[in-house]
Amino acid sequence: MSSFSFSSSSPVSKFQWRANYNPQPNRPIVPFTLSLLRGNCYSWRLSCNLTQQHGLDFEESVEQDEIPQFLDFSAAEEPDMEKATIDAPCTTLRKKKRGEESLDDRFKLRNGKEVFEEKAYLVGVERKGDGECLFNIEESLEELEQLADTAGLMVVGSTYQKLASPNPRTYIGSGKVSEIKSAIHALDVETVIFDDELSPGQLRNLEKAFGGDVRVCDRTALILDIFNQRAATHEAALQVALAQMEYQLPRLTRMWTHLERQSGGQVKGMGEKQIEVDKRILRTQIGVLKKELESVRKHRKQYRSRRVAIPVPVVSLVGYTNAGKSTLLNQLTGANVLAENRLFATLDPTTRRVQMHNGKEFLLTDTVGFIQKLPTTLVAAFRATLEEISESCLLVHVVDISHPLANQQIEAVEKVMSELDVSSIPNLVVWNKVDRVDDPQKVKLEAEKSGDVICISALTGEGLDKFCNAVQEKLKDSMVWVEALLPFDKGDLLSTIHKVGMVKETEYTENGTLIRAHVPLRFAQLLKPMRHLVKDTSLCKER
Ligand SMILES: Nc1nc2c(ncn2[C@@H]2O[C@H](COP(=O)(O)OP(=O)(O)OP(=O)(O)O)[C@@H](O)[C@H]2O)c(=O)[nH]1
Ligand SMILES: [Mg+2]
Repeated sequence: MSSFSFSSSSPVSKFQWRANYNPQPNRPIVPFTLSLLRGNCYSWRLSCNLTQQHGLDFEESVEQDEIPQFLDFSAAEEPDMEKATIDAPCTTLRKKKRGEESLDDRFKLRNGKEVFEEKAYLVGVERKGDGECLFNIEESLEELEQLADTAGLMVVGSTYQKLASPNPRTYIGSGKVSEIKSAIHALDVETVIFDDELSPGQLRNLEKAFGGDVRVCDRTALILDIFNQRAATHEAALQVALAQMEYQLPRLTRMWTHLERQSGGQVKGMGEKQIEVDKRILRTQIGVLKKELESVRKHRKQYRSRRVAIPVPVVSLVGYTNAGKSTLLNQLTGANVLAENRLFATLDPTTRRVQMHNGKEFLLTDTVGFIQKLPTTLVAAFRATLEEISESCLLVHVVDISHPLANQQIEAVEKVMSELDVSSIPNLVVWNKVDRVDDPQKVKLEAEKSGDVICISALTGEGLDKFCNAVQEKLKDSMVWVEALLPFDKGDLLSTIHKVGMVKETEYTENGTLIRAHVPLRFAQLLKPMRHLVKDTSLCKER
């Protein structure tokens, strides 16, 4: 093994590294790993570990600001170094290909809409001694990048800072603010996104510090933006609009500052007054939205109570975003719910009937995914949609077991579930995407050991029969034991019991069919008159 390092002034990020080994005459091509990248926007240091084989000699010395001849950064499409891993301990920047980008190229089609791909720069803070965080700062920033990508932004770089406590004025320290300002100029950044929720004051101060037309936003605003783009139903659109307005209200700042500029600063305070007017307008709009939302919810409740009249147990899929909930629903029911490798593909709940091979059935509901640092405003906004969850007989927690942060994601989901007060509903854990893990056998063994876990692949269909049986077993736990005498003209009820309940015994008597079964609670209530018949005819048996 031999290693070397060099420095350069070209901005470059770990995501954009595509290094090419430029073969020299009489030298075989040897794969090598880029192992370390340190630096800020103007200079960086790269170390490479080279497997020294075939008598290779890598003693080229590299001058400052010079890209070594055997590393060709312009050849970004070359796949040689696709898997190169580089740690970026502090700042990462993307290398742009000069003269290649036109404004037209930056209009991208997202969810059927054409959006301008703004250039974004990500900023995070790692709190020293903060044991509460499930994800470390790099993992959290990586997820933020995925969110930015889902929202249609182009991430050109990121940075983070370790702090004992955030700066009350600017969240980050003044040195970091200057560093980001330089990056903004160097990379034509249009939006700076912070990984944590910023206070209205911090937002204002940061926008002032960065100057120009740079937009500063935080994780919450970004998620709201995604939800806004994705809301497909009227209710979801209203919920998101309401959440966005409530988020904006204390943050109204820059919209009217142009009034002060236009009047040459002579009518100072004009912008301030306008902000007050604006806030009043926003408050009125919030009121209108709330009323509209209330009426939509009333309708949905009526619809749901109609569904409640059908005594089929409801099972809800919950889990981290991108875990595979919609894929599972599609696979089991043939539904055509959008399932894609993006965060928050699903916003609106979809319910479909699952028919098992043994004739049993249950309703399966797909819901909005959860995420770490899920803003409380959003949890509240989606509480109504999440009512579907709270009224289920069983919650199926879908986990992407192939994800490197599966354990942290499980914890984040459990945290949100306890916030939603649904921890008391029986639940079943499924480890999805077993087809993607390195050692499926080991994972399956682990699942078996932990008892209540089912391994599946929603994509290939592996383990789905086992999953349905486990659902059935779990549903049985939430059912009640009944003995009822069904008159012969109630044949339809009898077949429903067979579909939704677990029948233990049927006995044909001269007065009707005596049935002993576990049935959903709601159904047991429906059977009440027929349960009395059993007592009357003294056919009651010990369970
Ligand atoms: N390899 C593999 N990929 C899967 C599996 N299940 C889902 N996926 C993929 O994972 C991605 C996300 O799947 P979705 O079903 O949209 O995930 P979701 O949980 O509904 O995500 P949100 O709606 O964003 O919360 C898609 O690209 C799926 O094709 C699986 O079992 N194996
Ligand atoms: Mg989904």
